[in-house]
Amino acid sequence: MNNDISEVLFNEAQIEEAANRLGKQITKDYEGQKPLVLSVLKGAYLWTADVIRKIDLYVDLEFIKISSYHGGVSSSNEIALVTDVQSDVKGRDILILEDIVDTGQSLQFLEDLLLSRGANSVRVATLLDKKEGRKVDIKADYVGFDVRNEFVVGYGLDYKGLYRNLPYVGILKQEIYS
Ligand SMILES: O=P(O)(O)OC[C@H]1O[C@H](OP(=O)(O)OP(=O)(O)O)[C@H](O)[C@@H]1O
Ligand SMILES: Nc1nc2[nH]cnc2c(=O)[nH]1
Repeated sequence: MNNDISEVLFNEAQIEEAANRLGKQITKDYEGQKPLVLSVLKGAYLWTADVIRKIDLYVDLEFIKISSYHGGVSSSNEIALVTDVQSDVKGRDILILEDIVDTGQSLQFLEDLLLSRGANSVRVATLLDKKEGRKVDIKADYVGFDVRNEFVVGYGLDYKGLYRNLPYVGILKQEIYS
């Protein structure tokens, strides 16, 4: 599996440093609050495990699963809710954990959903921010790394369901796609 990678963009040590950095900042910013950490499956499972242990606060943890459908002639994706949260988000301060913000459509969908349900605040902490990929005007509050406009895999991020278990983020060799 490691053989399929042409370039490592962020290694384990760099990702650990990012989890530490964001965890500290989140701990400061949410002082005195009890945020609801919302992990977006599947991609954010490793990032969630690493970041949440760097947050020195009482937090609730919830998971949500959404899917994006890349349909027809339109270049935009339709997002659907696959597995919902188990608790009421009304009045809660929600910290979404994402592995990547790319077009921003997943994040927009989640923010709209949570605010429509009465969340008090919604912020996002993402490992990767692919700003050049944006199709909607939305910004991440906490960013591990900016990433260039290429398809990345590893550390939760998949290609055809594989590579999520790589401990780093990298680029696949061109031949894998052919
Ligand atoms: O900004 P966007 O263009 O919307 O892309 C970001 C989303 O894409 C990935 O999820 P994906 O839909 O691949 O599902 P997965 O997490 O189950 O792999 C990632 O985990 C984000 O949730
Ligand atoms: N694996 C993977 N999933 C994504 N979802 C949105 N952008 C990406 C990406 O670059 N890689």
